[in-house]
Formats: sequence, C-alpha cells, structure tokens
Amino acid sequence: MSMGIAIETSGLGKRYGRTWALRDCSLAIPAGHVVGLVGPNGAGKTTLLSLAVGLATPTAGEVRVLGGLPAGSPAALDGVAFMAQDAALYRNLSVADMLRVGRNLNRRWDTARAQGRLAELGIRLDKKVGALSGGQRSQVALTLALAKRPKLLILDEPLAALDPVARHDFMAALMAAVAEEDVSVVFSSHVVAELERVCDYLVVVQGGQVQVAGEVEDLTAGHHVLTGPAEQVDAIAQRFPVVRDRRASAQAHLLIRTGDLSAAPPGWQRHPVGLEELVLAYMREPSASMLPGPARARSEQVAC
Ligand SMILES: Nc1ncnc2c1ncn2[C@@H]1O[C@H](COP(=O)(O)OP(=O)(O)OP(=O)(O)O)[C@@H](O)[C@H]1O
Repeated sequence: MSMGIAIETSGLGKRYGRTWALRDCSLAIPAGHVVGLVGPNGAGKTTLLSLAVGLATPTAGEVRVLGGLPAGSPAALDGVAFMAQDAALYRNLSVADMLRVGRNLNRRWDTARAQGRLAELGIRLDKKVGALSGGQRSQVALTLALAKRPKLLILDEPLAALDPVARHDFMAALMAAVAEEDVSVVFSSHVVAELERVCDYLVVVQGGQVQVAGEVEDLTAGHHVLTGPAEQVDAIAQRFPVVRDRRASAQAHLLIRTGDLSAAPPGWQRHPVGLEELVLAYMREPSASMLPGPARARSEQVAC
C-alpha cells in the first residue's frame, strides 16, 4: 500500500448479531482529499468510520489508514483524529479543562494552536462546555481534533445538530484547516447539497455496501443526463448503463454512466450532472452501483 492512501479497506465487514452493518467493503481512498461519505440512515457510515478509527473491530476483512497502518494501532491513533456524531464532550468541564484532557491524552498536542483558534472564534476558555451553543460545541470539538495535528481527520455527521449559519461557519473552519495543513478529511453527512462546495471525493454507501466511490470531478464527468422520447429508452439502455430512469408522460429523463458522450443521441438532449443530483440518483436506486457496474434502473413515472 502506498503512503498516498488515507483509508484502505479490503473485504471489510462488520456484523452486529445477525445484521451485517457493513459487508464486503473494498475501498482505497487517496490521501489529500476532502471525502464526503453519504448514504441513507442505517447505511453503515458510522460503522465504516468506527472501523477506520479503530473504535470497532472488523468481523471480516481489514482496514488500514495512512499508508498501511492497522486501524486502531498506536501509530494510527497518533495520526488520526476523530470527531464523533454527538461531538462527545464533557459538559461539566470548562473549555480549558477539555484542552488539558486533550493534552494529557495525546502525545502530539498543540495547545497554542487550539487556544488561538478558540480566541479567533470568541469562545472563552472558562466557559463550561454545557453552556456553549451547539455550534460552539462543534467548534470546540473540531479544535480539539485539530490540536492533535492529525494526518487524517474523520468526522461523523459533524453538521447534524447545527443550524445553517453554524453549519456554514463549521465548514468554513474545516476548509481553512485543510488549506493550512496537510490533512485528509473524511466526513459523513446527510446534507447532500453541502457536498458539492466542499468535497472532492465521494463515497456512497447503501445497505452496508459501497455503491459509489471516486473523485468528484471524475464522477461528474463520467455521468450525464439525457432527456428524450420515452419509447427510445431501451435503445439508449443498450448503449449506456442507466443509473436512474424517470418518466414524465412521453419524456424520459435518464442519468447514464459514461464519460464518453461527446454528443447526445439524435432526438435526445444532453446535460451535465451536478453532484447533488448524482448522489440522490444513486441513493434512490439501491440496485444501481458503480462497483462493478450499475444495474439497469427501474423506470419511474413522475408527475409533470
Ligand atoms: N452497536 C450496534 N448494535 C447493533 N446494531 C448496530 C450497532 N451499530 C449499528 N448497528 C446497525 O448497523 C447498521 C448500520 O448502522 P450505522 O450506524 O453504521 O449506519 P449509518 O449509515 O451511520 O446511519 P445514520 O445515518 O442513521 O447515522 C444499522 O442497521 C444499525 O442498526
């Protein structure tokens, strides 16, 4: 495995009782990206992130981080910072206490950097964590994660509890940190509209399996939307994998997977696809997969 890989999984699976939360997951996420991990509730996102951090152990397969370190090993723990779904902080401690806890638990810890960030954000060190707003608590959790000076920062739904302004501020802080540091970021989110602005790599999981993985640029260049006569859909589907097929009376609106579409077929209009539309199409078509190839989508009648 090369040093350029942030997270690599091979046949990774995690079973809770009879439920496979994650199955047969083989991924190689290159370093240096901001990776969006999306999928419906219960898809396996938290499970995948917990395995990558070493908080859970695989039932099958393996997961390595930062160029080959076993997830959860001391070397991996040194280089990986994790912000859990509920931004787990001790509410009765002050912000300064949280910084002390972080310093005591981590070999590499940059107190000055953390204090500088908090001062910029106007968050007082003597405030109890429980007295902070949700947005401020998230910023403190991000500050603690960054104070480790991680090579890989993993965040599980960091935006979930935040209002739109706090969400924007949080992502701005995250992107500023990425710009300053050599850090790979993987974060799960349900806020699909946000991804286009911040992510350059995307992973979609569904039903415990990876459905889509790749660089955003390649994904958007490798898919197109075609609009044209519904009676010709079969002919189109013989030429291109159809991810999603929507019909409105005699018109079909297809999301197809091909990077090689210089011109629309006669009678059809071709449009580029945005990341949000692409993600939603895959999420609505659980049987469609880029890995190894999308199944033919069901056609779906939609009202005009
Ligand atoms: N500790 C556990 N014990 C039993 N089942 C679990 C456990 N953790 C997760 N699961 C199950 O594994 C599946 C995947 O859960 P996971 O939390 O990874 O999904 P998710 O994509 O993060 O969902 P959400 O978007 O709702 O946070 C679900 O069916 C869930 O019920």
